[in-house]
Amino acid sequence: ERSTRSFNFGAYHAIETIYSWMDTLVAQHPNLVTKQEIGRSYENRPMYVLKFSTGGSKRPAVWLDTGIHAREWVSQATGVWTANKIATDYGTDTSVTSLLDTMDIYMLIVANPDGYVYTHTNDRMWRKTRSKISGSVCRGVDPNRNWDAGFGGPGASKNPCSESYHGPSAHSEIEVKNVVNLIKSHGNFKSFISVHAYSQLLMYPHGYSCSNVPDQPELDSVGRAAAQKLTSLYGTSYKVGSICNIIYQASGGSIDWSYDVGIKYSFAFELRDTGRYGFILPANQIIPTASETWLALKHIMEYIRDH
Ligand SMILES: O=C(NO)N[C@@H](Cc1ccccc1)C(=O)O
Ligand SMILES: [Zn+2]
Repeated sequence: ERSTRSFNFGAYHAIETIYSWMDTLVAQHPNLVTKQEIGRSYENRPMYVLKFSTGGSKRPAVWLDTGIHAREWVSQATGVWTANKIATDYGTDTSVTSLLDTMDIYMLIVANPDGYVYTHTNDRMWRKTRSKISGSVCRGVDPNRNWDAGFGGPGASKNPCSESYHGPSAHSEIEVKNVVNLIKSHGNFKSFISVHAYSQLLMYPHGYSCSNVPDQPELDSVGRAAAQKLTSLYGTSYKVGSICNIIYQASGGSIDWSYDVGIKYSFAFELRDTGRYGFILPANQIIPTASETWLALKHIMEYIRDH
């Protein structure tokens, strides 16, 4: 069976390659990693979550999703690298070991499978899901406008042909519904982190309103400290702030929903770069991007462990 050691983490891969790599990771770390199908996509592709756990039941958990927007390829690639990093560092890195002795980590690496396949086969710049919309020739809903958080408000489009179309109703997209169901049935998530590209930002709620959330001071200070750890590796500069204040108003976003259902440590990353390559980030930047991002993710998880 293909060892994970021969896997090229510095390349962008097709969904089939990522999915078979998941099986080798599980096979290599049977006491740490399990693969769960949380449901299927619109086009009936499995949605796999990798669960990292050393025992217990319903331990405090961290959620990490990558690839909700299909074209943001460095996001899914960072998810693959990060999953491997966690698995290989457990038992050797004292901090990772202590994290996993107290909490579980759930990773959804290909959060938008149909869209991801479409960016390989038809349109590299596809962002949305691939659902058919009744009454329109256009396809797909922006999965980051479809959550039940300020749904349909300013910062999303009601035009099915728009890149930020919110969909016919909140959680209309099965890819969103599958995650909502898992989070609600688990009930003990402390953190919800969604990884996008590009712009080099570390953001917290809300997107649907520019008013400060109650936990804004704490989220801002954790965010700034995490971004500093990221910058310390290669000097990559990040801005920190709420979605609405740092980029634009955006309604129906995933981390607004997670925050509003009580998951305080909700963050969104916008990975490299700042526009030179944009969504078409050269593959030679995957490992540096994932490596620097890991320092921020680790900081957030360590903060949660200690508070
Ligand atoms: O798509 C991107 N970047 O990838 N921009 C995100 C910004 C964002 C992030 C999180 C929540 C709301 C909005 C978007 O969905 O518009
Ligand atoms: Zn995005």
